[in-house]
Amino acid sequence: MTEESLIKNRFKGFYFAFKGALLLLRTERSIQVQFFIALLVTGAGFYFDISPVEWILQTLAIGLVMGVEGVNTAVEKLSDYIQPERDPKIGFIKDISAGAVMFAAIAATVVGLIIYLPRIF
Ligand SMILES: Nc1ncnc2c1ncn2[C@@H]1O[C@H](COP(=O)(O)OP(=O)(O)OP(=O)(O)O)[C@@H](O)[C@H]1O
Repeated sequence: MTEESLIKNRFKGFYFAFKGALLLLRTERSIQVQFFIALLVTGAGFYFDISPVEWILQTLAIGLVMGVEGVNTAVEKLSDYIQPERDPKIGFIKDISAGAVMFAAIAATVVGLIIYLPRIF
């Protein structure tokens, strides 16, 4: 593969990823809710003038939750595609995929509480 087509493939990959992120934001309720919360906490970050380290942790928490939620959505779509009927194995796969989102959400909630609780109370 030439260097030029390698670079072209990189750009193509980035384009597909960007398209996928927009698709998630446009079509998935859970991602829309998380994006709204991300906007709210970003506003809170400016309002409470949080530190650079707190911005880093908050940004990582937002990326973690939305990223894992996006992968969970893909698992749900793939599950429904390969098995449209009720199937306990599919139920298990969907449940553990949702469980992964919960780990990320709990971590993000803890980060949020540590940053904002002392500023509010
Ligand atoms: N095909 C299936 N077979 C068995 N259990 C399922 C199946 N689809 C969903 N479930 C169960 O329902 C839970 C929620 O799944 P999911 O978020 O895909 O919603 P849904 O039940 O398919 O309904 P909807 O897509 O309308 O929200 C899963 O975690 C799983 O426990």
